Amino acid sequence: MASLSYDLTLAGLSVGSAAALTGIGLVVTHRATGVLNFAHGAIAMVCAYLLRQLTVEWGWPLPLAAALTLLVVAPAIGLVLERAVFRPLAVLGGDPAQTLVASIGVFVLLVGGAALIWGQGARADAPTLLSADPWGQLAVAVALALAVGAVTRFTRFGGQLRAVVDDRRLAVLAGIDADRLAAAGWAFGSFTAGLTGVLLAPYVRLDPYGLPLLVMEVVAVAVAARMRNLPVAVVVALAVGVAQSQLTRLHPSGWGEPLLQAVGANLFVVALLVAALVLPGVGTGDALPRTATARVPTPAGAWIVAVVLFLLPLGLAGPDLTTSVQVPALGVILLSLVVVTGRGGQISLGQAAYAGLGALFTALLVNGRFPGLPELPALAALAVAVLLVAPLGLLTGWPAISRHGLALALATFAVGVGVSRFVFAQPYATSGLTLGRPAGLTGDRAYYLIELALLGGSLLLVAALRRGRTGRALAAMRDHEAGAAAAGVAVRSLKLTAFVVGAALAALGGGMLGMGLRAFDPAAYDPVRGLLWFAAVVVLGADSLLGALLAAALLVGLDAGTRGGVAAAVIGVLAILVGRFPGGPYEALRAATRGLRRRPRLTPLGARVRTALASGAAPAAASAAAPTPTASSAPAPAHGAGRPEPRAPSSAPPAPVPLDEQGADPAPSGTAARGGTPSAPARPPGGSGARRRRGGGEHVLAAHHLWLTYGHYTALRDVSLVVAPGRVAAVVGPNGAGKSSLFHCLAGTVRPDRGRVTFGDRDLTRLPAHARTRAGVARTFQQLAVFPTLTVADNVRVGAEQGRVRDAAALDRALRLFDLRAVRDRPAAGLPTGTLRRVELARALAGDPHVLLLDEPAAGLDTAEVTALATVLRALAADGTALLVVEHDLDLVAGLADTVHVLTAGRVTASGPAGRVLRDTRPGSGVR
Ligand SMILES: Nc1ncnc2c1ncn2[C@@H]1O[C@H](COP(=O)(O)OP(=O)(O)OP(=O)(O)O)[C@@H](O)[C@H]1O
Repeated sequence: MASLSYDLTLAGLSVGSAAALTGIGLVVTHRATGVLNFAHGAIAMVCAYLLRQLTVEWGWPLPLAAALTLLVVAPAIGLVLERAVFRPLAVLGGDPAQTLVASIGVFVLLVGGAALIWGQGARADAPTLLSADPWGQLAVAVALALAVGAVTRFTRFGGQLRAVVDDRRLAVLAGIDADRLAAAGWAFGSFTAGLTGVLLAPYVRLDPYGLPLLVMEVVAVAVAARMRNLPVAVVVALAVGVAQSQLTRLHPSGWGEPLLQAVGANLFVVALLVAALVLPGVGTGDALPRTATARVPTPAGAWIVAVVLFLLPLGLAGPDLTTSVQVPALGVILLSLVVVTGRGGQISLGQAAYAGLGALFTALLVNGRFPGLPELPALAALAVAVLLVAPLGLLTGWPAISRHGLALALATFAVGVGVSRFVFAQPYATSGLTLGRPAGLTGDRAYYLIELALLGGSLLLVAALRRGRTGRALAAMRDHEAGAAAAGVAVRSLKLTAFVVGAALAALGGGMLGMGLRAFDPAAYDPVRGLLWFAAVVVLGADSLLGALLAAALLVGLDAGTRGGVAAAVIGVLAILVGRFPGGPYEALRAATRGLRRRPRLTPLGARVRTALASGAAPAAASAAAPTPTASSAPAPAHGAGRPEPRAPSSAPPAPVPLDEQGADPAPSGTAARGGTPSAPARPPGGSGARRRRGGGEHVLAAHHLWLTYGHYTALRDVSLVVAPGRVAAVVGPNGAGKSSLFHCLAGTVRPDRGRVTFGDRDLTRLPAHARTRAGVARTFQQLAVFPTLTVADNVRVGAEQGRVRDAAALDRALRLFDLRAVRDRPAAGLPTGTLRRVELARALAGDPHVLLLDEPAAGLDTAEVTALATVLRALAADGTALLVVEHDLDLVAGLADTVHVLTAGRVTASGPAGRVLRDTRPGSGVR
């Protein structure tokens, strides 16, 4: 027994050493470049194939072949990847999502290339570089870890590496050549990948799909090491390797045996699931590269062409028709990615799992083997399978609530691999399963017609989803999650909905694919396919129905018409290239045609609102009546991305008013009280002239004794304040005083440690941000939080649809009030900052809030715009809205606020009428 245990330990150490090598490579590459290299396993596979080619096919001596493979080719692959793929992306800004898609592209390209060159079958004759006895491999892994540790700690190179890891920008400013370090990191990472591949190949199946996946399963080791700590990576790798090996000694009886066998054979997958789903996420960043979700201009007639192309196979026969049967099924699967990834902005590398489950459940139901359910006819089985798989979408939907970018990619990949290994690869679940087509429709042509109907239905469903309220909310969430929540979108449940709908569609497509193949084939739903599908949808326009159809046709057509692997190689190249065009290929196309369209000329908001108020007319009416351009208008603004609008001369600055006059005014706010044109009555934003909402106590927002700490630092100490209807309260204070922290507590993005936030007699303290918006407390952001891919009108519409009340007229009212009608159909991306601030305000107001929280609303605005903003805010307050402004611009505060609260080091040190507080506070207060 002891000797068995010893032998198993040795075997475990052998596996663990290979895993440790992978962990070392992934950690080093990540530390040097910030990239989690999804292609690591594919590089391992290519090197293993190359060594086999040199020795087995061409008869080279093993040492020479190994030296060439490991010391020349493997590092060269890394250098080429760094130079050709990842450095250009870093130059363009190093968007983590972009590099993720590119590394998946490299993975898919290498897998496809290997399948093309060496075929798709497994090879069992890979040469053995080191004997099965683990000591050699263990020595190599430990020596490499020690060497890397020594280099990092004791050499100048290592010091530079640490500097780059700490802060790449500062390191570059200090003269460090970050590119050289990145190149070294890539070369070393590829070398370890190659080493892993050639060491593993003789003991596992060497095939283009299997080996890369096997290597990537051990990514858990690097995640457990937080992508930094080499000793942890090595120890975890060895421990999991040995534990996996020892598990084979246990033989429980009954149902536990197959389960234990599955766990024993896949302990690294279990570790991956734990690392990706339980440990805090590594790396965040954007949901998806902007290029992936750029609005795709659909060429006229494209749909007609698509319909004709999809009808063409009806005229085919034989193998061509049999192959074509796969296209609609794959199209439905890819539509699931349009919902989850393209529209919802959630990276999902695990859709293959849902497709496979759809096929598996359909097969089990058709064969009467699904526990507790009767045998069903094919189409009924498919429908029930879709219903059963849909809730399983929560497997990836739940992690998505708190994960973004790389962390979400890993979590969804882990679920995909887990389902593949623990369900699809288990004989007890899948052995002997056939999957017939619906009775009477077994011929390819008849079945293809059924598929077309299902595809058509799915297209209509997704189109309706995208066009409607949910589709806009999904796009808003994709573009700016916090902004969406502030507009009232219930982000958590929306993410779950997206994954559930995605799982249902994938299951439908998977079931259709299974019926098309007339069997449940686990290989058709391999996790590598999940990566390929994801890359295909992203490169062909993630948020495009036609893109999904095109991707399906391309994937099936290329692989059928040519040698297997071409489709993967083509998609891989496209995925690598997709990040190379700033703004994406579609954006480039739009930019090229932009000059052809007439630019609407904008009239500064200030001029219109001032005219409106001076004449006593509602701004809306004035806006409609004002000639364009007005006498005071600036020339048509330049439309550079995010640039402030050119400064326009302020035609009628409000007369300065003595501060003590303001402070002495206890009355509800109104223009006259604060130095606006005394004769100008403020009008409600809706332009109705009669919609006054003078507040009652039920609309008072109050903070009661708020305390907030970050670790050991106390940011808020016993802060209380009241924001009353019809009044403007301002919070001022020096940098770091706690203004933003207070704002976050009121808006619901941070929960205070102690104290309460109430709205009337309702306690909001535990309410999330979107629920506060729906309760009537809306906010804007210091950093713009608009939705760039949506039009201006849709940005505002999201607020109108999700806010406190749903009012069909609110959209037009808000657009009119903020003078946005001329740009209503323009995408927000590329509009000037001043316009976007108005868009954000319009969005907040479209939900008809009682309270408006404004975080530095004047940031990025020119003088005229600030004046105009103040005028609008006064009008809102006069209409009964309660306003709270956190603002650095004390002139704006002086001209706007009724009450000022001064925060100093987390405490309210002064509070009262604006005039008095500002007069007492200003000189040498440090507030500015
Ligand atoms: N997430 C956080 N973790 C740790 N400390 C934080 C965090 N957020 C803020 N702080 C600290 O809390 C204090 C208050 O920060 P806060 O951003 O609320 O101040 P502020 O008045 O808004 O400053 P500014 O005017 O510069 O925006 C600061 O010392 C800040 O460094």
